[in-house]
Amino acid sequence: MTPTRTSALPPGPQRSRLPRFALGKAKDPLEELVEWQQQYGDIVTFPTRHGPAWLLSHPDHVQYVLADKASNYLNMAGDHPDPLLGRGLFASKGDFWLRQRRMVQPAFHRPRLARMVEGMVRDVEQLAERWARRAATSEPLELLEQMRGLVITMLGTSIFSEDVRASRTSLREGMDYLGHEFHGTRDSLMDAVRRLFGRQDSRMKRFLHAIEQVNTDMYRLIAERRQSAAGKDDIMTMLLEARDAQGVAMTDSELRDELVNLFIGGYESTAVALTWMLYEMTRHPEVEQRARGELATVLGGQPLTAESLPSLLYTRAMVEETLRVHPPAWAFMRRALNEDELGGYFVAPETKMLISPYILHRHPGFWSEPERFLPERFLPEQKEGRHRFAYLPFGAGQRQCVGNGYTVTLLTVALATLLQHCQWRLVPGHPVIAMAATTRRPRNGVLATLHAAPLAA
Ligand code: HEM
Repeated sequence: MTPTRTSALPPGPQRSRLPRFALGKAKDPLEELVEWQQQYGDIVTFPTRHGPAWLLSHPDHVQYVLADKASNYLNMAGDHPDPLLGRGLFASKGDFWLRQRRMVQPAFHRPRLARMVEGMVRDVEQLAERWARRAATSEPLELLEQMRGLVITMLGTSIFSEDVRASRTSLREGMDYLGHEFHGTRDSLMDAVRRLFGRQDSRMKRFLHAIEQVNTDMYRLIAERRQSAAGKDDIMTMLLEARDAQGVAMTDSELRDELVNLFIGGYESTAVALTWMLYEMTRHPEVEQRARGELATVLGGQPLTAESLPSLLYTRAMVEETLRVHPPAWAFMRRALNEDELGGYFVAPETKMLISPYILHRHPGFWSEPERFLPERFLPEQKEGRHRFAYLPFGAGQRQCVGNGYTVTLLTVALATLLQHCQWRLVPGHPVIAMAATTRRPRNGVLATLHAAPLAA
């Protein structure tokens, strides 16, 4: 497109609460974004601390920025190493990013995911056993905390073949702080880290301490594995064996960075997705019944395997619908490198583009009854013909989530296995209120009671 300077800025509000997102202070400000989209249309300008930004809500515009003209719309990775993310995938760019991406990506290829299923099932079964014991007491538990525990265990199994939750206390404590207590949006996380760096307050000290905790165990895990990789078939082995185009392997610090990026990218967002999924399941008995029916037919009471997984179409649809209604990564940013034109408006260099899966997933032009929770819309026949950029829980284009397929596998395994072993019900009177910080999650968690669950016939 040839830029035209004649068009005015897109319409939008004079004030916004958006900068406060970065500090996690806003309650559920995403409703404000929905209102903007309804009031001003598919491109909305809004003020931020760093100048005007645009909220893009039309899948065509999102496709343009993330894919068709991606070379002009960069993610927010900076020029200096980030104290938390180092030069890992989130924080790097250009040739170095491409080198790293090519080395990390094969660890998540489909045949490798299939080999991870058994370990995933085992981890969820262990939780289900603990839950079964708890069911007898009828004492409520908090699901988000439970899911955080489950996800760190599952990530540990897939990456290191080890339950790091139990064996590496320092890594777990550091990740707990960095994953969910330290607030920022996915892209302003890096900004927040930089702003914090250099300040001498207790928040900064706690932050640096958490990084140290994570580093200690990460470097220990790398050293142990370099000494003996005997028989391990996990992501760590893949990363150690990966070579770039020149045949060069990753250094310890590059490995540390990628491992931290995988944990930061995967820990909180996956735990949040699982929590919303369990929450929605309790609110829709008809969905639960249908999922249980599918599990009984496909698995017949046997544990899930890599072979049976593809047949769980409805369970997977339930996962995808949860990620539509509750995308944990509720927004990510791009910035324009050179001037351009988008939707008939002139794009000045440095304009920020906010892409919000939360908004896209509710666009009335692309989703019927967007507020209803309907897993059926993700059954194969109903998916056909949908705009590819109307559904983006994992982003799209070059920088799409590297853990995309892994996460959908993990969520499907977790849901199916938990359903096979138990039932959970919300504690009446405990309000479930969403807040948007690093992820969009239930502010005070979700309280539930557990019950032993016979599978539906
Ligand atoms: C429900 C869970 C998850 C969600 C919603 C999610 C979402 C996203 C999104 C939207 C992006 C792209 C951001 C952008 O374009 O600016 C991304 C990137 C990334 N994700 Fe995930 N993710 C999830 C799970 C995971 C897991 C389990 C891992 C690792 C095991 C992971 C690792 C990463 C990494 C390393 C990147 C950066 C990729 C790059 O820039 O090359 N994510 N994720």
